[in-house]
Amino acid sequence: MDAREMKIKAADTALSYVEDGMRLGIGTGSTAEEFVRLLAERVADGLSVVGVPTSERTARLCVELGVPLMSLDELPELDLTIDGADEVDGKLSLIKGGGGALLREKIVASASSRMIVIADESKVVETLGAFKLPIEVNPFGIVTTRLAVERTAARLGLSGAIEIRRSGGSVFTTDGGHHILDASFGRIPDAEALATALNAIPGVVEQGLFINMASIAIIAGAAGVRTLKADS
Ligand SMILES: O=C[C@H](O)[C@H](O)[C@H](O)COP(=O)(O)O
Repeated sequence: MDAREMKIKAADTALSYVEDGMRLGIGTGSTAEEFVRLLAERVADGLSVVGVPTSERTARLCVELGVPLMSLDELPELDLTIDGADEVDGKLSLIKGGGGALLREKIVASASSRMIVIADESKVVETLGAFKLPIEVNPFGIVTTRLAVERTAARLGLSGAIEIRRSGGSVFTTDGGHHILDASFGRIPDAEALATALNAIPGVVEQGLFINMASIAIIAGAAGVRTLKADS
């Protein structure tokens, strides 16, 4: 099984958690897009769901494939969100935001009774932090905010390069009009403490640590699909 086949497998397994009439949060990224493609086939066959997309990119794909959408303001409480991740640990703490959608993803996941993560085996880690931690920041005072992130991390014993994300020759801008700092802290032993400390910095809009949000992770690997539960 190649990487794409694993993503499709995980997405297909997640589809079995989707019930008729559900209000669905729909994630962002290559794995979430496989889920959208499979969901669209089920919708074409008569499944009735309404989705709330976590990015403009996901919204465009849903519209193209005929998945009905509403905004989060129209549908402020959701039954289930299905989304990918950049890293997943054994407690189902996540790093997300590799695609820059972390703020909307976190708002949508928080509005949902349940969040299911879909990923291939390469995303599973013992301790979060090999993937650069995305931190969404307000463009105003970004250099000051970067310094504050550096000092805050240092107080927690963390260090490493903190880069302003660029894309196509210019600074990357999120759907919300913010920028992203990618922090190479390495191993993050206390993700909760780091999340709390980063959220207290005025220029930080949100950070990519998703703690106690996912209840299930569906992980596809060469040997098949396994399901991790938050309480196991
Ligand atoms: O901002 C993007 C999201 O958090 C994605 O869910 C995450 O980056 C995983 O994406 P992919 O499935 O493409 O690896």
